[in-house]
Amino acid sequence: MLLTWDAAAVRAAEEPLLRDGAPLMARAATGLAHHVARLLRGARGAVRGAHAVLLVGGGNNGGDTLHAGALLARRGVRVTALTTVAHPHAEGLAALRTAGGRVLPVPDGDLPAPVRDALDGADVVLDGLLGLGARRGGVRGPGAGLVAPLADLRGRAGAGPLVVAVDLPSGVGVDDGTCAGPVPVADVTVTFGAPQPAHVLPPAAGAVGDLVVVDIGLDLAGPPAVARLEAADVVDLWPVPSASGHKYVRGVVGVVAGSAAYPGAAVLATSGALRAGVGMVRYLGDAPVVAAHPEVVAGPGRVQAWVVGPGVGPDDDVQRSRARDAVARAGSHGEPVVVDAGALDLLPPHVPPHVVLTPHAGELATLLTARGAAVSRADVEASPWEHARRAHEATGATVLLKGPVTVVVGPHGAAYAQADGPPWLATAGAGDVLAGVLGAVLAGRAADVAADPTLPAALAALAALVHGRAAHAANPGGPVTASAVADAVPATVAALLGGTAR
Ligand SMILES: NC(=O)C1=CN([C@@H]2O[C@H](COP(=O)(O)OP(=O)(O)OC[C@H]3O[C@@H](n4cnc5c(N)ncnc54)[C@H](OP(=O)(O)O)[C@@H]3O)[C@@H](O)[C@H]2O)[C@@H](O)CC1
Ligand SMILES: Nc1ncnc2c1ncn2[C@@H]1O[C@H](COP(=O)(O)OP(=O)(O)O)[C@@H](O)[C@H]1O
Ligand SMILES: [K+]
Repeated sequence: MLLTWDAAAVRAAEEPLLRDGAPLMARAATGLAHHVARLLRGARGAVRGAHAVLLVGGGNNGGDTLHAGALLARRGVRVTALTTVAHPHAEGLAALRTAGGRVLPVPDGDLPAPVRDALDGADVVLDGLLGLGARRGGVRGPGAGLVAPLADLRGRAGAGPLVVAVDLPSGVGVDDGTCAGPVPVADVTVTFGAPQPAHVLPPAAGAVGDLVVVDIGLDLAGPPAVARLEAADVVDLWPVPSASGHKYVRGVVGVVAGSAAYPGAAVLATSGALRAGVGMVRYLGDAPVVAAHPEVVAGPGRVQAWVVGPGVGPDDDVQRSRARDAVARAGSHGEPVVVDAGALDLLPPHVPPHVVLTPHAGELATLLTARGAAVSRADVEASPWEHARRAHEATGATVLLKGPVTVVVGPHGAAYAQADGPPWLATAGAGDVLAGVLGAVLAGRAADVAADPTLPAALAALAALVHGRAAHAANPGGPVTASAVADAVPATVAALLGGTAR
């Protein structure tokens, strides 16, 4: 599991070390220079003779970058620092000059020809404009004028420089992953001490590239902020049947989905649940689910978890009433419920955290707006984390917000950001499959969910991980249908479990 800590926690961990005189900046710069050298060797076969351009802001982030530049210059790299403030980090600047680096000030407005030429000829660009100290509002001042030219250079297919973000892509909201203005997009981010929320949260995570963590000796105390489940975590969370388990022990999922207008959603949601390995699926509705999946049992009965809402239309009073009953049972009987799509407007004012909402950005905006906050889809996309948290706080539910990075928020600080699927996964019906997979894991672990209010969030992240990886497996590098994603779930789970059985 990848854990992140917020800016305050990282600063608090640095503080006692700095008081004792630990050379944190030297450690950071050494690690940074090491990774940049490795990248240069990989890209051009040698470190010596490469051209590195440093984008230097006014704080310690610029200081790390200048010191790393000095170390690279000593290894034969031609280094040009583009300084965007009158007084960049003094020691770093002196070190770079002593090592033979060149310094070019960047004025406000149009970039002078030497600055343009330096960028044009760079093998690697180190983005050291802003790190932990970035305040909301995006990069301001002369540094802002470097972001667009850098994006143009990266756009040159195969010919642009490598971009390495120092600690963080400059200007991102460290704790919430927002990008208030244009942000330099990195191929690799080298961070120091511990990852931070912006490294995993959208939209900032899209500018991070590969993440490298340099150990500078920080001892992070206190709870982490946002987590990201990795493949190795699946074995601890997935409901693997015991040798003696029968189908009711494994869990029964009740599905309320589909309508005359959207019968396919019911087929896809049940596919997701069946392929994830549930004991049984009971289906309530009129869609041709049993014809598609003869193993489904039609009609009511006991269930361990519900999936309600996929393909349920606004005028379908029968399905809506069933969905409402299932949500009510979550309160009275404790059965977990996945509330998706057409059931999201049926929530009572407050629900327990084993009610898991699975909106996309538009649905989350509608949900929050119905509760008195005027929120648009664009607002949610600009700050998915903040809005998922607001939805959790407003409803009490665990919230899984779908998107390129899927964000999950539950009680007691439970928080995940999963980026497992390819963009091909953004296809009609994919969300229905996810709802089914999530229903299956909630049913399989219903007893544990009753004992741990944070577990639904972990299981929601688990379902997103498996769903995303199934999309890769369904057709590596190419288009997928929602049905194909569902079909790839069993083999994806088997691979992630590594053939283990309990
Ligand atoms: N502590 C340590 O020893 C260690 C710290 N480490 C490193 O230090 C970094 C944190 O350094 P930091 O605290 O100096 O902040 P940093 O990110 O450089 O930015 C501050 C500068 O930016 C400016 N500024 C702010 N917002 C702005 C905006 N929107 N647009 C434009 N400018 C803006 C602000 O100016 P102001 O606006 O306040 O006048 C100020 O000049 C951290 O990320 C890591 O790299 C590592 O070496 C490990 C050891
Ligand atoms: N750019 C993207 N990259 C990866 N996954 C994406 C991207 N955009 C959307 N997704 C995923 O695709 C799925 C789409 O679900 P949803 O919008 O509910 O579709 P539907 O309602 O048609 O089933 C979600 O799992 C979402 O996380
Ligand atoms: K940076």
